[in-house]
Amino acid sequence: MPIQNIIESIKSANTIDLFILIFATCISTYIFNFYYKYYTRPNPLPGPFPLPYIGNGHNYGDVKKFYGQCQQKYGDICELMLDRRYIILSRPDYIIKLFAPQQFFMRLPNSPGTVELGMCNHGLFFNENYKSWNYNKQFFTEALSTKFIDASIIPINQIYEELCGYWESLGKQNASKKKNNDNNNWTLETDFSAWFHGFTNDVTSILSTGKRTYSITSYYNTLSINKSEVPDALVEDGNNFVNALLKFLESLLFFSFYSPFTRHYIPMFRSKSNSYLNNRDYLYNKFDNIIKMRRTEIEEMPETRMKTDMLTSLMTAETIVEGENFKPMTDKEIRMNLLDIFLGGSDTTADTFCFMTYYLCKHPNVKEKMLSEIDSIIPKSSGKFCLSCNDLRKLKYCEAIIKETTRLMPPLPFTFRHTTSECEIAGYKWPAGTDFHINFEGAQKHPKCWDNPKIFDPDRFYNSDNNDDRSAWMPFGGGKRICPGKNLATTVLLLLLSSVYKNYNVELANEHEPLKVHTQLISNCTELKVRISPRT
Ligand code: HEM
Repeated sequence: MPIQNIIESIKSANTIDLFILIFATCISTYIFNFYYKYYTRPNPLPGPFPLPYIGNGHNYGDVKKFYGQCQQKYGDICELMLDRRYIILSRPDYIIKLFAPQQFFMRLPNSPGTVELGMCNHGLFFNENYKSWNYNKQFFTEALSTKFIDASIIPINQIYEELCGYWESLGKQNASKKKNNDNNNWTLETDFSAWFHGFTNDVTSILSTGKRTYSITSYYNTLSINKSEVPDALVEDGNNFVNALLKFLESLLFFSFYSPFTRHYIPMFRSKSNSYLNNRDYLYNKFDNIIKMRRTEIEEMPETRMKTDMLTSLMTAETIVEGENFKPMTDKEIRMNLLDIFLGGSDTTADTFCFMTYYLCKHPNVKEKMLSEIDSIIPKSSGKFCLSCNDLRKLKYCEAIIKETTRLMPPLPFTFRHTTSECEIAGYKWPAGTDFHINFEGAQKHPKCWDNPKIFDPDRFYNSDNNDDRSAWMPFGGGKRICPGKNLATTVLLLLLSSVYKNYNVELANEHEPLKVHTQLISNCTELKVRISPRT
């Protein structure tokens, strides 16, 4: 009898054999179970074949490229296995349903990793508790009001003025090296990616906390023979803070991807995990100190309440939440909202500016048209650093350039939605608990919605007489969870576009080099070498 034979051989096996047998049985049961679930899943869709334990983790790599390949190979709806099953949507009409204003609140259920980082159910981005999210959203909306954006133009202009000073200083150092006596006729070859990531760090920091990170100063100091007058200690402090933010962003991926067991018990992963946790503590501590100092300032000098940074607004806003009495925001909530602003607002804006620069240099006709708009609305005779929001709102062609750039190169290439009740999407019925990946780039280049979808053509957002379906433009997401920083980001980008191009000639240092982009959570322009000179 075969079963009797098996029992006999188990009885006579030694401990090691028994251990191997139990181990092999567990593995085979896991694999059997994995593929049983895979082959009996509801609405089976095409997608890369998953492996037990890692799913399609080995295929994932550069997210933007991966989505593009999936869409090309498997179509506008396909599936992917990571820690669980995800449905990838790349067609606007499938996605728009998930952006319905009253539905689909949840982005991603909390994971043990994001809980351990202290992100879950605080602030906005990782907040999946509707009541708590709604409370924060009201403060956030108040802090980012039109009045705030209008006032923020002054500090943004000031940082831009400082940036111009650094360029001029470096350009003149170059000119004197080349023994060029006409100091105003300088040219500078430099990396826009480094400058504008620094610029948006500084802008985000001053608008959110009222303090500088001195990122552009720090970059200037690495390039120049003469150092800036800002004390080294301040520059270093700002640098440490920005590096901690970058490391925190990296840790979000690490903590989402690896299981608690791997992070806590496998030595190599444990030391990395501990280093990320120390970094988290350093960063949270930094934010907490900034918040404490501001509270003291407000108590001791009530006129500080008039400050226009978001931190002060978050502290002093009087928000009534869904019929409840006013509850001021706790320091922890304020900290997580500030963190959201830094993580969501800085790199996305810098990368968009770099992508715009690349497209403008590649399309001189678009650049010409843009310059004639800028020169007609902001005459050359007007000062360099005095643009107002009223000026910026008139720049309709510049706005179309921003839209077209974020259509072709959305800086956040994807978002998620998690369903909490049964629904119908893309012609299939889905049970509650289904996870969708929304592939912005796929939707924004879909031939069903755009004529010549791969061509950079801002006129599609400027002229109304075309067949493009603008509802398929969604780089800021949609529905309840739409990006709350959309207007601020657009204002900063308009200011940069008009100020930089009004005052400088900008061309690519190497015309034949492709755009350098790496995508993990954000599509990051890793380097953009340009040549700039004053525009006469
Ligand atoms: C070009 C610049 C930006 C782009 C392309 C962008 C894009 C996005 C996208 C795609 C989402 C997800 C939306 C969804 O799931 O439907 C998002 C969410 C978010 N963004 Fe932005 N963003 C930008 C700038 C900013 C700025 C300047 C801030 C802050 C001042 C900001 C703060 C946030 C926050 C807090 C969320 C989470 C909202 C929530 O979960 O309710 N973003 N952004």
